[in-house]
Amino acid sequence: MTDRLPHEKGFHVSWDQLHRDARALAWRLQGEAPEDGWRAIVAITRGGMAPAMIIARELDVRAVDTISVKSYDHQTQSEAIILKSPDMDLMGEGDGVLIIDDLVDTGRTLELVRKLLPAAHVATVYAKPKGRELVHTFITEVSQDTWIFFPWDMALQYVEPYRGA
Ligand SMILES: O=P(O)(O)OC[C@H]1O[C@H](OP(=O)(O)OP(=O)(O)O)[C@H](O)[C@@H]1O
Ligand SMILES: Nc1nc2[nH]cnc2c(=O)[nH]1
Ligand SMILES: [Mg+2]
Repeated sequence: MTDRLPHEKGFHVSWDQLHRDARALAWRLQGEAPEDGWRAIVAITRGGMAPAMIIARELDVRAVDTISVKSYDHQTQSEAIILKSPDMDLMGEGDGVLIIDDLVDTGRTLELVRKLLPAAHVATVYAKPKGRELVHTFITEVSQDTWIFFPWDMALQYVEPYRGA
């Protein structure tokens, strides 16, 4: 968490917005697809699963697998390890495969995933500058000091009116 704070700004994404943005990403990815279409999707758990489902539906991809990456903090250096790999017999080097995540921040997660599937096409819905170069296709960029809040981490809450009682 050390490199995740402080974040001056918050970017709050509703389910509706996420659906629109994931669909916009699917539309772009359709334009970038190989002739026979994308043959499989690898979602990076857990945040990549919701956008991956929407993209799989739009692009009619039925082969959907997951990769689980966990970041560990050793003092100041954070190291990522793969907890669960996709079916490598199916994925090969990643030709015709889409890797989907909700966002790229430092790029540490994607660096590791790209080593495993070097020929895959990497797409995220949101991107921050530090990790942007690791993504082939994304929809919206936010600044590095912005924290993105996803709908699965939020709940509706009462808010006091500006002019108090
Ligand atoms: O570019 P990075 O600095 O590596 O950060 C980006 C990753 O961090 C978040 O996942 P997290 O590891 O928090 O797990 P989650 O998807 O299960 O929430 C996010 O969903 C990305 O996968
Ligand atoms: N929800 C969320 N998770 C992250 N992981 C790395 N950066 C972010 C972020 O901005 N938002
Ligand atoms: Mg994640």
